[in-house]
Amino acid sequence: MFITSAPGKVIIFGEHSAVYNKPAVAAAASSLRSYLLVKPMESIDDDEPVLQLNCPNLQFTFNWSMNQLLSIIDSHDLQKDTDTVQLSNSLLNIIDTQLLSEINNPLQRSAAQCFLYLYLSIVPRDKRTPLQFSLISTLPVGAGLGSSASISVALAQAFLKLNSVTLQDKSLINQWAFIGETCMHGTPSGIDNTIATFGGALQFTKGDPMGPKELHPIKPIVAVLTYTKIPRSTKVLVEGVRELYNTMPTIIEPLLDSMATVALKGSTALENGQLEEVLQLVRINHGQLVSLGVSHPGLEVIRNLTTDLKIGETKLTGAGGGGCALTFLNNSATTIDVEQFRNTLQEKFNYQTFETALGGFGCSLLELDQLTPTRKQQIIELFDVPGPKISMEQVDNILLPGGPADLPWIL
Ligand SMILES: Nc1ncnc2c1ncn2[C@@H]1O[C@H](COP(=O)(O)OP(=O)(O)O)[C@@H](O)[C@H]1O
Ligand SMILES: C[C@@](O)(CCOP(=O)(O)O)CC(=O)O
Ligand SMILES: [Mg+2]
Repeated sequence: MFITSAPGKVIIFGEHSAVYNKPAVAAAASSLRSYLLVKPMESIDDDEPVLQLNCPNLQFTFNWSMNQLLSIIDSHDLQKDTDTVQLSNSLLNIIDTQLLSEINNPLQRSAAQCFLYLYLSIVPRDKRTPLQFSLISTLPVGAGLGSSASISVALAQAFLKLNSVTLQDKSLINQWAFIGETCMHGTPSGIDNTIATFGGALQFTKGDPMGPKELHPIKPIVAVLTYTKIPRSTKVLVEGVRELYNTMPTIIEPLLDSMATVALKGSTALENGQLEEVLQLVRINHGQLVSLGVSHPGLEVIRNLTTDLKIGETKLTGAGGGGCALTFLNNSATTIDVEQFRNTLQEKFNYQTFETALGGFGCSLLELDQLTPTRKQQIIELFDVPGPKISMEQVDNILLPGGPADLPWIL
C-alpha cells in the first residue's frame, strides 16, 4: 500500500507559446498537490475481480473488469518495454471504444482515459492484481494550475512502482506523465508535467535537447494567486489558439516570438530579483495572451483591480479562459492594500485568493506499511470521504510533504 503525490504549478511567463516550442518559465505550487492512494481492492464480487478508479474531487468511481483488461493486453501485445515511451493511437482508440463507453462527462472521461492508458502501457500482465486507485487533489481542478499534469505524474510514478522499475532518476516518470497529459489535451508543451515531476522553478523549451534549465532566484518568488472559479478546458483553449495560428500565421508567429523574448528576459529578471522588470514583463505577457483570445472578463476584473489599487501587475496563468490569475506585488503595495485587493475579490466576486511562495518539492512517494497502524488508518480514511466533504486543510495537515505530520516521504 502506498501513496504517490505531485504538485501543481504556476506558469509565470509563456503559457500557450510553450506549445509552439518557445521558452516558458514555471514554478511548482508545492503545497497544492494531487495524492494517489494505491491499495488492494476489496472484493465486490469474487467472480469478477476489478480495477477501480475513485476520484472524489470529480465525484466519480469506475470499475473495470480485470478479465477485460487482460484480454485487451493479450490481443494487442502491449507494453513490452516501459523504456520506450510513445503514444499509441491504436491503444487510445481501444480505450475510447471499449472501456469508456459508459462515461459521458468530459472531465471524468479524460481522467479515466489517462488512467487506463498509463495503466495498460506500464503495468505488466503478471503484476495485474485487483487494485483500488483513489485520487484526491488539494489544487483546484481545471483552473490553470496543472491538475492534469499532477495526476499524470502521480499515476506514472505509481504504475512504474507497480512494475518494479528501478528508477535512476525521475526522467522516466516525466516521460510517461507527458503521455498522460497528451491523452488529456492533445498537444501539451510538457512544461506542466516537468514541473510536477521535478519541482522547483524552471525555464523550459519543448524539444530542447539540453532539457529544462533550473532557476535559482536570489529572492523567493511570492505572488497572489486568484481563482475565479470560472470553469474552462485546457484542451479547448489550446485548440482555439491553434485555429488562430492556422488562420493568421504571419501575425501569430511574430507574436509567439515576442512571447519567447518576454519569457527569456523574465527568467533572467526573476533570477536576479529585478522586480520592476518582472512587473513590466507580466503586464506585457498578459496583453499577448489577451491577443491570443485566451483571457476572460472574469480575469480582467482582477487585472483592473490591481491597476486601480496600483499594487503591481496581474496576468492570467495556465491556459486562461477563466481559472486563475497571478499577481506580482510592487514594493509600494502595503499590507492594507493587499488585504483590500483580496477582500474585494473574495467578497464582491466570490473568488478565492492565496498568497503563495513558488517552488518546492516535485513528485514523492510514501510507503504506508512503514507507518503505525493508527496513522495508516487515518490516511486511508482521508481518501474515503465523499467529494464535497474533502477537507483540504485536513489533507495538508496529514499528508503534505514537509508539512506538520512530517511523514517519511521519499522525494
Ligand atoms: N483530482 C482529480 N481527479 C480526477 N481528475 C482530475 C483530477 N485533477 C485533474 N483531473 C483531470 O484533469 C482535467 C483538468 O485538466 P486541465 O483542463 O488541463 O486543467 P488544469 O490542468 O489547469 O487543472 C480534469 O478535467 C480531469 O480530467
Ligand atoms: C496552455 C499551456 O501552456 C498550459 C496549460 O496549463 P493548464 O492545464 O491550464 O494548467 C499548455 C501547455 O503548455 O501544454
Ligand atoms: Mg492541465
